[in-house]
Amino acid sequence: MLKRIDPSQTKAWTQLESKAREMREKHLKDLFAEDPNRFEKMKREHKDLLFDFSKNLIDAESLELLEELFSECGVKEGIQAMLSGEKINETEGRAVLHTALRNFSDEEILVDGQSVNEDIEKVLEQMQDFSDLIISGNWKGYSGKTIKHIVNIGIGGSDLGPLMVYEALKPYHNHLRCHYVSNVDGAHINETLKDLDPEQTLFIIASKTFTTQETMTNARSAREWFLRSNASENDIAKHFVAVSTNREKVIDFGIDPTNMFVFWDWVGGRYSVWSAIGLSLACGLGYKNFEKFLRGAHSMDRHLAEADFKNNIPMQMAALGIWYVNFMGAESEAIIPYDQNMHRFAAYFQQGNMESNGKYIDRNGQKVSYATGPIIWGEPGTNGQHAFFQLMHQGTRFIPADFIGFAESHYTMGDHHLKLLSNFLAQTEALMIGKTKEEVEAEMKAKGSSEEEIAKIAPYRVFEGNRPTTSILGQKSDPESLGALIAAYEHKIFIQGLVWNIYSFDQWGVELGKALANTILPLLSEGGEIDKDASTKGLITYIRNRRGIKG
Ligand SMILES: O=P(O)(O)OC[C@H]1O[C@](O)(CO)[C@@H](O)[C@@H]1O
Repeated sequence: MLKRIDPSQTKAWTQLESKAREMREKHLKDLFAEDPNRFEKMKREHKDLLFDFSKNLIDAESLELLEELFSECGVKEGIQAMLSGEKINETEGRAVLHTALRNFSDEEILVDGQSVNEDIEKVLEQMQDFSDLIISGNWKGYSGKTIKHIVNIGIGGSDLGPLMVYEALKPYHNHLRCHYVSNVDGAHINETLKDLDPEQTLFIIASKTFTTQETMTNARSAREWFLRSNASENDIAKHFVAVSTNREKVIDFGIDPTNMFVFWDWVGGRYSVWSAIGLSLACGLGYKNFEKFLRGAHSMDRHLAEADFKNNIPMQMAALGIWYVNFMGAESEAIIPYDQNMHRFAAYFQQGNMESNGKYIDRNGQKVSYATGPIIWGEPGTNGQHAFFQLMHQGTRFIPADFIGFAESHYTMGDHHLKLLSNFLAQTEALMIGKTKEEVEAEMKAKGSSEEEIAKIAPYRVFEGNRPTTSILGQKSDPESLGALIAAYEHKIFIQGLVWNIYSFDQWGVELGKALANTILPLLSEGGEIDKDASTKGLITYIRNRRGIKG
C-alpha cells in the first residue's frame, strides 16, 4: 500500500514555499558566480549519459528540503512497493511491473505469490524466434514471398512507444520497413497501405484490451484490404499477429492464438514498449538491439533502486519538476531533443506524463489543493528555435526545459553535428544568462546606432535570462542509452505521482469521451432524435445535413 500523505500538509512543503520566495529573487548567473564548482556538484552520470542539473534555479538547501518532502511522502517505500510487485495501482487492483519486463537480474518477481519471470522469458523467446524468422526471410507470406513491411496497428501506448523508438533508432533499422497506424481517421491506414504489397506485408495488431475502437477499426480495414488481394481467410495466419492481454478477443477477431504474443494486466499501456508491444522493434531493429534497449532500461532501474536521493537521477528529475510546478509556478515542461530521429520523444512522454499524472483526485479520494502533472510539450531542436523559442526566451511564461543530445552522430556528412550541438549549448546558455540592457546598449553603440535608436529598440533586445534547463548528453544515440533515458523519465513520473498522492497508473479520465463517442456514432449514421446540449446538437445537425442524412 502506498502512503496517503497530503504533501501540502508536510513540514517540508511549508519550508519549500518560503525557500521558493527566496529563490525567485535569485539569478542563475549569480548561482554560478557564487560557486565555481556548481557544474561538478550538480552533474550526475549514468553509464554514457550525463545529466547536467546545474542550470536549474535551485540550490543545495532547496534540494535538501525536497529530499525531506520525498521522505515524508514515502517515496522510497513507494518505489520498493512498485519494484516488488505490490498492487499499487489500487483503483484497478493491479501491480505495476514494467520493470520486470527488463529484469536481467536473478531476482524473482512475484504477483499474487506467483513468479512472473518464466512467463516473461517465454514471450521474449517467442519474440526472438519470430523476429528471426521474419528478418531471415524464412517466414513466407501466402504467395511464398518474404515479408518486407510490418504495419503495427495500435494507439496510445500500443503505438507511441514502438513508433518513437523505431524512429529514434533509425541507424539500426534493418531491411524491413515498419509503419505505425493509430488514428481512426481513414487517412492514416489508407495512406500507409497505398504503396504496400499485401503479399509482403505483416500486420501486428497491438492492443492491451483488444477492444479499442480505433485499433479494431483499423485492424478490420487492414484485413479487408488484405483479403482484396488474392489471399483467402486461410492466409490470414501468415500476415496477422496479435499482441494483447485478451486471448478471447484475439481469437474472436480471427487471429490464430499461436500467432499471439501475450502481456499482462500489470503492464500499463504507456509503459508497455518493453513488452511484446515492442514486437515491431524486435523485427525492425533485430532482437539483439531490442534486448540492448531493455538492458539499458534495466540499468536505470537498478540505479533507481540503489542510489541515494542526491545521486539518484530520476529522483533529481522528479524533485526539480515538483520544485518548478508546485513552488515556482511552472505550468509546463518542454522536452527538446537535439536529435531529429527523436522527433516523437516529447509526444511519447505527453502520454507517459499527462495520462499518468494529469489527475486532481488524490489517494484519499479527495480533490487536491496543489498542482499535479504539468503540460508536456516539445519538438526537436533546432526546429523549435525557429518556432517557439521566442516565447521561451522573452515570453511571460516560466518553462523549465530538458535539452537532450549526443556527442557523436551516426551521420558523418559535413559539419552538421557540431552545428547542431553548438545550437544546443548556445540555447541553454542564452536561456540562462540572457542579455542585459547595458550589454545591448553597448553593442548598439559600437555598431553606430544613434542615441534615439538605442532608446527605442534596446528594450526589445534585452533577455532577462534565468530560464532553467537540464542538459542531458550521451555518447551516441543507441538502444542502451535510449532505454536508460526512457526509464529515467518513467521513474521521474512515478516518483512525482507518489509525492502528489495520486494514482499514476490508471487513466479513468479517458473513459467519458470514449463512451460519449459511442452514443454519437449512431446519431451520425442513422439519424434519430438528438438528446444533447445545444452546441453538440447543432454540430451533429451540421454534419448530418452536409452528409445528406435525414434527422
Ligand atoms: O492497448 P489498448 O488497450 O488498445 O489501449 C490503447 C490506449 O488507450 C488508453 O487506454 C487510453 O487512451 C491508453 O492508456 C492505452 O495506451
